[in-house]
Amino acid sequence: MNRYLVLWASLLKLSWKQRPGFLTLFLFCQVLDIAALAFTGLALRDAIDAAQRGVLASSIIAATTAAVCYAATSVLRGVAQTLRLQAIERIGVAELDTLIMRYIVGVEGIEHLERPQFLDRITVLRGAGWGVMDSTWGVVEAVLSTVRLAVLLLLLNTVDPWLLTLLPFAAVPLWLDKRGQGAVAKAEVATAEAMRLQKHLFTLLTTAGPGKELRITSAGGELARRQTAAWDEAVEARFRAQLASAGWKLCGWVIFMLGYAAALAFVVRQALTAGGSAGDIVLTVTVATTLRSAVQQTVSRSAEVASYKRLLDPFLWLRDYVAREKAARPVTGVPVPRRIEKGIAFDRVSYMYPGTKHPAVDEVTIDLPAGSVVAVVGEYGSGKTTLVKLLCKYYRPDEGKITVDGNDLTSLNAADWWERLSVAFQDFGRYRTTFGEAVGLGDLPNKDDSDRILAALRAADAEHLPSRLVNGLRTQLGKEFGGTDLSEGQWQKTALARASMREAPVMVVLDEPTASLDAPSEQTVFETYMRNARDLAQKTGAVTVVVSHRFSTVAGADLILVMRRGRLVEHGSHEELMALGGSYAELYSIQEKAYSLPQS
Ligand SMILES: Nc1ncnc2c1ncn2[C@@H]1O[C@H](COP(=O)(O)OP(=O)(O)OP(=O)(O)O)[C@@H](O)[C@H]1O
Repeated sequence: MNRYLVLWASLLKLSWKQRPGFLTLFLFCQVLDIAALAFTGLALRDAIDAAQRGVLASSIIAATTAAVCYAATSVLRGVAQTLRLQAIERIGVAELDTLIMRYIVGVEGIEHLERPQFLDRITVLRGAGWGVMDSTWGVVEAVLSTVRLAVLLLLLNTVDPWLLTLLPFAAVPLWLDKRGQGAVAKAEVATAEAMRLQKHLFTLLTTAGPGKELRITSAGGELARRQTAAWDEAVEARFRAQLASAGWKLCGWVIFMLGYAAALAFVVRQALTAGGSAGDIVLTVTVATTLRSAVQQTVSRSAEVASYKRLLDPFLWLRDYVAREKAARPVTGVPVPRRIEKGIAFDRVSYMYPGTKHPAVDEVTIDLPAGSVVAVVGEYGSGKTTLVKLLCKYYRPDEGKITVDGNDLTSLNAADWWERLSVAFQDFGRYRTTFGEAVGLGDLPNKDDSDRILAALRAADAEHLPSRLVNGLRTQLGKEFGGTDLSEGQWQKTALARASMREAPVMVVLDEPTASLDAPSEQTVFETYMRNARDLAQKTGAVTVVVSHRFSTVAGADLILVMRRGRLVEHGSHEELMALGGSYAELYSIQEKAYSLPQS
């Protein structure tokens, strides 16, 4: 509970900082509303009693006060609601959603984007800023509703103290509702994976790319069946929890209504037999009627706040996770070199993905000399991508270390290191920006420099691409935004060009950079990158790492690493490996026969 209170206090402080006027006016309206509510009941009693005594002037003044106060309550509530919604909209969406996104992208590692149990929480948190901020203002409203309730009970106390026994009856629905909401929140977390699966399958079934394949394989029906099953599983579990929650709610209300009815009967009897006035009856009926909506508001607001646990828990988890990650990876003062003098070295490096049984990279020891072009080859799942992800500092080795000119990579500032890299991964981003930006984003400070963009496009053998697009570099990409869609190869070239934007990286990573390209394009791209690599070697001593399945691509590399089941089984130049006659030579010969590669 404490951590929720601390969170709400900090978010209230943020609200105060961002919109002090909104918060002040909101509180002012709410307090005035409570006062107006009390005065309405009291003034009504006075009006009736004065009329009964025959004091017309007092009766009219009291009746007018009651009418004004009553009208004021509805105006004040309307203003308070508008202020609340505006503040939540502006602070929740503008500040908190941005903060959540910063948390997600600011972590050095990428495990939180890959592990299912983390993904469940990240999924819940997408666009959750509104809800998190609403919970904070909801707490304020719940407190004010409780004060309103207390004021109403005090008014009843002026009629008869026995009426205060209504309070425990009002508390029962609160408690039972909380119980029900807890069950709903639990069911949502438990079914998040099924929900994610059904969304994923739905996207697969309704997008053009996989759709083409599904027509041929006829797997659409099976996937649709799985999607329905996942949907049914999630909805069924959530429905059951909601049903249970509604049951608890109903029990709570029945108990309250019994107390309410008994209290009303008691007051009417007192008023008729124990010398009570007609004003007392009117006050009691008025307050008791309002009491019902006040209890309902307190219960529903508190329940709403309790239901936000489903957002607050992942939010607090993410915040703690980011803090833990930052503490575990302190920003140290070791500067990232602008030029690599000796090279990058792996020293008995091992890494195992959490939840798996075998290391993806197993005791790899190798020197990647400064200025060299290094190719990583091997069968599917042999650890090539993991090796380059370790180089990119997305993961930390479980054992061993990677050094850059003798400095442990873990001690280098991650943001500085990333600023000196150029990378193109096989699962590259397809940015729905303008075409120029989709390339320019590879070097943020120069994202609008068209000369640089055109040079990057040349490096990716894509200089003709802008002329084929309706608006050249200014062409909007993505059909869903009224723009143009690119072919798979064009998207890949765009990603390659993006990776060529930086002019002085110290490491270039190309993970399967040409998988979607035709053979001549692949050849041209690779030749260009080899030339670039030589230029960069002169300029920054950059190490260029190319991951590829195609041996024709890598034969010209200075150093070839052959991976198998996470282990580095062979390394050397093409000639050395061919002379060795090991698995590289065997695989090369197979591809040579298949594609008629040039003789070594
Ligand atoms: N995020 C992940 N979580 C768990 N295991 C993973 C993850 N990514 C990869 N692996 C596993 O680690 C091993 C190495 O995967 P990696 O992607 O590095 O291989 P690869 O040689 O690049 O494969 P490919 O040629 O298919 O791209 C594989 O067994 C794979 O299943």
